[in-house]
Order: sequence, then structure tokens, then C-alpha cells
Amino acid sequence: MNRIEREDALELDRADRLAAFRDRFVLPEGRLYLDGNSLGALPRATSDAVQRVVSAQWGQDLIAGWNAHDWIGLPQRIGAAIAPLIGAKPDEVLVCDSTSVNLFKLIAGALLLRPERSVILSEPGNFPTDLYVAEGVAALRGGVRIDLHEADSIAEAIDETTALVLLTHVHYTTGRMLDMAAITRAAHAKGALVLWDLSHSTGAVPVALNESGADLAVGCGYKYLNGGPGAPAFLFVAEALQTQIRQPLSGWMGHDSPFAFEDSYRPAARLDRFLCGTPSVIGMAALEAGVAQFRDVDLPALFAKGRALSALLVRLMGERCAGFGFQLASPGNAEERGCHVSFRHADAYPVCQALIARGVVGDFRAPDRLRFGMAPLYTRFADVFDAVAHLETVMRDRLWTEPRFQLRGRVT
Ligand SMILES: Cc1ncc(COP(=O)(O)O)c(C=O)c1O
Ligand SMILES: Nc1c(O)cccc1C(=O)C[C@H](N)C(=O)O
Repeated sequence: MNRIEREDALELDRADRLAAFRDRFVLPEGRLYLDGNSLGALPRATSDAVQRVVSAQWGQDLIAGWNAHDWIGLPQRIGAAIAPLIGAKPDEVLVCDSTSVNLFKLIAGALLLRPERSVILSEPGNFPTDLYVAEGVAALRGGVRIDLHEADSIAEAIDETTALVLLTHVHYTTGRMLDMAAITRAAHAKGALVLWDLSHSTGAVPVALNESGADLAVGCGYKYLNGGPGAPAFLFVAEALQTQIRQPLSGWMGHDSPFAFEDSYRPAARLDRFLCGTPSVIGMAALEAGVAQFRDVDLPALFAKGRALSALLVRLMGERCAGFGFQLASPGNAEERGCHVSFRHADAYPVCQALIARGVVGDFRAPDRLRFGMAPLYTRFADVFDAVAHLETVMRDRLWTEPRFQLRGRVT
């Protein structure tokens, strides 16, 4: 097989039916942005959308905005727009709070549904907030243990003591994608519930929550959904569970009749019971603009492009960066991973910084991973080619050894 040249990557971009979607985003000149899996790019429509909410709606209509612009309906409205991306019904998805807070509500809700069971199963190396929040909920309920099993053996570890299986569908470092349907089936066979963290999946890979029989899910708004830094998150509760499950953050917005101002909490009939407080309208306006970018996208084509981008990266790394000490830390088969790919390297941190200094933005994940995320809505095949070419230069010329690249910021 011939080595891939830049012209080949350009040809892939010319043949890409989704190429025009890139124009919907603000992507600074001279920057190769391969970190949309951590913070998605700014859609061109967002500034106006936010400006409209601030100046025309809040500024002019003040409190009337809640009804006049249906601010109060934002959690359901954006949830319904996310639903097709994750194989859910419109009334099964709600936008609210952060992913961590939504994990708390759903983990607690799951434990309330399985009061006689004492185990939450997850995998070691799951995204920390998932494990930390599970610990917090377990401590509150008491008598609950968190058992960690490698993903390959998790299905066998499920038994009659398992209340909840808590997993991230696409792993935040390795990008490994788990078999949602098989694990959910194994959990249900033992009477356990499953909660999927879709933070690195939504908008990047096909997700079929209902087809898989999934019970519960959460996900971030600021990654592939392009909702902006700290954007509100979403949660999913399968229709069949919505009237049974309760959650402990029983704020007034989850009340059956918030504006009746009753003294006692009565949960809303269905999914709205997962709301807690007032929606963050400005943040939601940005997220709504981000999610709207998917409206007329051919999703199977988008997901195929994501796989092709990550496959190109892995191939180019083999062709141009073999011998520099990188080890693929993601599944080799694009069908088994999300849209990001990680490589282990002893000097991953300074290498990442040296790349950033050249305008190639990937990220470092402790202790030793260099991670590149390809957002199929706006990443070009040529970006992947150019990023690997820069990496080859950084390694060949040992540019990463400069002392300034060793300095660590608070956020890596
Ligand atoms: C799998 C996963 N879950 C959750 C989060 C974040 O949760 P939060 O937005 O609450 O910080 C991230 C990324 O930060 C993540 O990768
Ligand atoms: N949420 C983040 C933040 O507030 C600062 C820096 C990065 C993040 C992230 O989203 C990290 C991301 N979940 C990850 O997979 O590493």
C-alpha cells in the first residue's frame, strides 16, 4: 500500500459531502483544532443567538421572556433536538444542570429503584466524575459498594446484588466504544439497571438507546454538541421508567406544579421530575444553537466520516511517526472506537505542548497520553494529515525538549 500523501487527504476533503458544514463554525486561521471532544468549536450562529436572548429578549421583555420566548421550555425543547442523535424519543431527553449533577440524580434514582441491592458496577479508569459521584451517592445511602471490573469482564460480574451498571459508552482516553446492547441485555437478565455516559458519543458515533433497551443516560453539551464552555448537560430516562423513578434533588422545577408554590414536593408526572432549579437561559441559548448544527446532517454519513478521520490518523501515525515511541492506546479498528484516538508516550505532556505551540491543538491526559479528537462536522482530512506532519517534525527535531514545554497549567 502506498504512503498517504497530502494530496490524498485533500482529495478526501474534495469528495466529502459534509465538507460544507465546516463553514458553519468559527475556526481560527492557522490552528488545527483536534480537541472538539473536550470543547467543541463555536458555531457561527451562536453569537447572534446569545445576543438575541440577552438584548432582545432579556433586555426588552424582562420577566415576560419566560412565556414570550418559552425560556421555561428550553430543557424539553433542546432535549427533543438531541434525542435523534442518541436513538431516544423526544420526551425522554431533558437538558439541565451539569453531567456530574445529572449523574447524581440518575445514580440516586437507580438505587431508589433497587433498594434491596448493594452494588454499583463500573470500570477502573472510567471518567473520574462518574466514579466520584457514584461514591458520593453510595455514601449517602449507606451499604452500597462500588465494584470496578475491566470492561471485558463487566457483563460476567453482574449478578443479583447489582443495582446499577455505570459505564461510559466511548471511553474518554482510549476512545473504546462499548457494546451498549450486549451490556444492557446482560444487566437486565440479572435485574440490574444501566446508566450510560454519552459525553464522548453524542454527535460522534451512532447511539441507539431505545434499540439497546437502555434505562438511563447522561452526556455533556460542550463537546461534539458545541454548546460552549460549561454548557448545560442532558439526561435520558427511558419512557417505561419515568413514572417509577424518583430523584433526590427535588427542586421546585421538578415539581408537578411549580407555580402552585405548594409546601410539599410532588414530582412531575414524568421526565420533568429530573429538573431541579431554574434553567440557565443564556447557556441554553448557546447549546440550542450548537445542537441545531445537526438538524440537516445525514447522520450515518457523519458517523462514517468520523470513523474515516480516526482511521486516517492511525494510519498516518504508523506511516510517519513509527519509531518515535508512540503506542496506540485506542482500539485499532475504527468501528470499535469513537472519534478520538490516544497514543501513549513517555513524554506525552511536552510533546502535546510543542504541538500546541505550532497550532496543533490536541490534549494530554495523565499519565502519558496524547489525545486527538476529530469532530466530523468540521475536521478536515487535511487537518489530520497536517497534524501528523507537525508531530513528525516535533519528534524528529526533538522540539518538545524545550524547557517551556514542561510547564503545566491548572487545566491540562
Ligand atoms: C465521560 C465524561 N463524563 C463527564 C464529564 C464532565 O462532567 P461535567 O461537565 O459535569 O464536568 C466529562 C468531561 O469533562 C467526561 O469526559
Ligand atoms: N470539562 C472540562 C473542563 O472544564 C476543562 C478542561 C477539560 C474539560 C473536559 O471536558 C475534559 C474531558 N471530559 C475529557 O475527556 O478529558
